[in-house]
Amino acid sequence: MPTSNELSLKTTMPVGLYSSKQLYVIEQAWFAQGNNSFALMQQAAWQMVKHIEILYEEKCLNEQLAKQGIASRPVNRPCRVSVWVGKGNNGGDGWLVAYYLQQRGWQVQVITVGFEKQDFVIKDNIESSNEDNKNPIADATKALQLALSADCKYRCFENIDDRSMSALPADVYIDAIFGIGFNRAASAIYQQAICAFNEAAEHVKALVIAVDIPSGLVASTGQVFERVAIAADVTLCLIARKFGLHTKDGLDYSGAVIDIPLIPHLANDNALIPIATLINSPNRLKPRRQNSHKGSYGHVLIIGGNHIDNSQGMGGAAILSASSAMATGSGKITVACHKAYHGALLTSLPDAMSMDLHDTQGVKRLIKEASVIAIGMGLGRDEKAKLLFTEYLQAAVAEGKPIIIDADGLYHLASLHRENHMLIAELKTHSKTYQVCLTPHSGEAARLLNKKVDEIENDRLAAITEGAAIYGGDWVLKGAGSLILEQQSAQAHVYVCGVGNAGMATAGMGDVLAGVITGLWAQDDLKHELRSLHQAVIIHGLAGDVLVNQTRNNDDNLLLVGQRGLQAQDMPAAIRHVMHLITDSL
Ligand SMILES: NC(=O)C1=CN([C@@H]2O[C@H](COP(=O)(O)OP(=O)(O)OC[C@H]3O[C@@H](n4cnc5c(N)ncnc54)[C@H](OP(=O)(O)O)[C@@H]3O)[C@@H](O)[C@H]2O)[C@@H](O)CC1
Ligand SMILES: [K+]
Repeated sequence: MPTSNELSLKTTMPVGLYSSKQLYVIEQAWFAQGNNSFALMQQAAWQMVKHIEILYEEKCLNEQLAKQGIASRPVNRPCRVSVWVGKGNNGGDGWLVAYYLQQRGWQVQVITVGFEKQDFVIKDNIESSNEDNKNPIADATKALQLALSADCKYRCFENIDDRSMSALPADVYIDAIFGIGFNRAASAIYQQAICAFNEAAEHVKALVIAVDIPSGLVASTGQVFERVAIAADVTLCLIARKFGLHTKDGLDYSGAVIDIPLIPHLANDNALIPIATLINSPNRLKPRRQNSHKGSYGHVLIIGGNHIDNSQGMGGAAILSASSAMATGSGKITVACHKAYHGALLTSLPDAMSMDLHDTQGVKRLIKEASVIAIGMGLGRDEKAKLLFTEYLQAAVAEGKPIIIDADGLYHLASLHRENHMLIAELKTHSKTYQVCLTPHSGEAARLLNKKVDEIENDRLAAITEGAAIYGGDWVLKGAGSLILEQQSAQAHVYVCGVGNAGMATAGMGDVLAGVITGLWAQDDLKHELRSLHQAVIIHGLAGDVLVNQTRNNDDNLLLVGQRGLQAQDMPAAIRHVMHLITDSL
């Protein structure tokens, strides 16, 4: 039985995410079994039509409710739809959606992009348009023919003089310009079409539904070129969930995603193992044993918070990590930071012990004692800091400790890699036996991989995979739809974090995440899965969501904050709250 606590956190099943290449493999495997490709397109379109009708009705009911305080079925409103189609099979889906909606009484207007006059010549025999099996868009051509034969009204985008919104009034806008075949920056006319679509739909406050994936978004990477992509309210995702819907730009353009699986997957085919798994829910925790003490929950050592001579101070980074580690429930904590911050540390976290960062003997003694070591938050980037990093990392490796490397630690690690320092190989070997985690954002990942930030951002999955191959260990590549790579029984598995919000894009949030990871890892009363890296990232994301969403009870008298103004220092209280929500009651 779920407890009342369980009920207040929405739980969802993990979802496998696929690349375009895999999608084509799935489709082809289906056709190779003798299944008809046009029939699949018809199924896709018909199921989408059912969703479109329900989504439109829901939208109308919600509007009624907001205006009149009451909503009643059936909704008596005109159903006008503007379907924008490209030349590929995504456009084919669009033609069929238009065809079926028209059959169901909708007022339909198709806007074509990239078509030529001869494409609209009606053929006597629709089947003949599918004669050439090698034509990859034979189904799209057939769909177009079907729609034309049913007298679906269409206009060519290229011929519309007044592309302003009033020229295209509709209640629902359907985007079927590009699907999973979109793989490079759109040419000018397509860019204009996508922008006109967005403007028009926004102007008339239409419901925007993307077929399979918003046009302009790359299915395998989540990349959008020059911010030109359809901004969908809902994406009707065909066959299998695309990786790009959930990371990088995908989150800004996809809206709500509804799956239309259509065909069974052949699970035993290696090509069809998802490239990543979307996760939204943490694993639940058991209550602590009564017969336990602080030593039962680990000793965290945070090494960071330096004060560079005559320069910036970064004590806050280590303090934020420490507070967050403590908030996850670790037993005790020591912060090795610059002496200048000991007072501040004890004021904000009296539970912590402090150690002078520059007392190398003292810190090394602590490394021996601690159960987990996190290093790098606010450590500084000068030569002295680099020496400290190298010495402490070496000690942690020699002592066989779980290690989290963050922020300035990653900066030094990249330098050591460039120098071919033997510590890199030692760390990699160490990571095969002990937990090691690197937590870069794309700037830090770029330095670690000696690449440009754009190269990292344009293919985040490739970047995290390459990083783990070079340095070893588990990785978090932070950013919208953070990626988590875990080495599981000699195989890497990638997760995409489906929680968290843009309010978390502020200074100190990374220090908080490093603290959550460290704090969880220290608690070895928890089974591996319950203190895994992906569990830590989910807890961190949920804590951010708790602060900006109204997930607390009204009588909770804690102040909610919005995305603008959310601060890292708000997080430890929210982390404690999430830990409480995910722990079963006694
Ligand atoms: N097969 C089936 O039965 C089923 C298919 N399904 C549907 O098919 C969709 C995939 O169809 P698809 O492979 O035809 O790709 P799609 O994205 O429609 O268009 C590719 C076209 O765009 C062009 N193009 C690409 N990038 C461009 C750019 N930047 N700027 C300009 N042009 C660009 C590209 O040109 P090319 O790269 O060849 O030069 C090509 O002409 C899938 O998402 C799903 O909706 C479902 O109905 C299930 C059944
Ligand atoms: K689309």
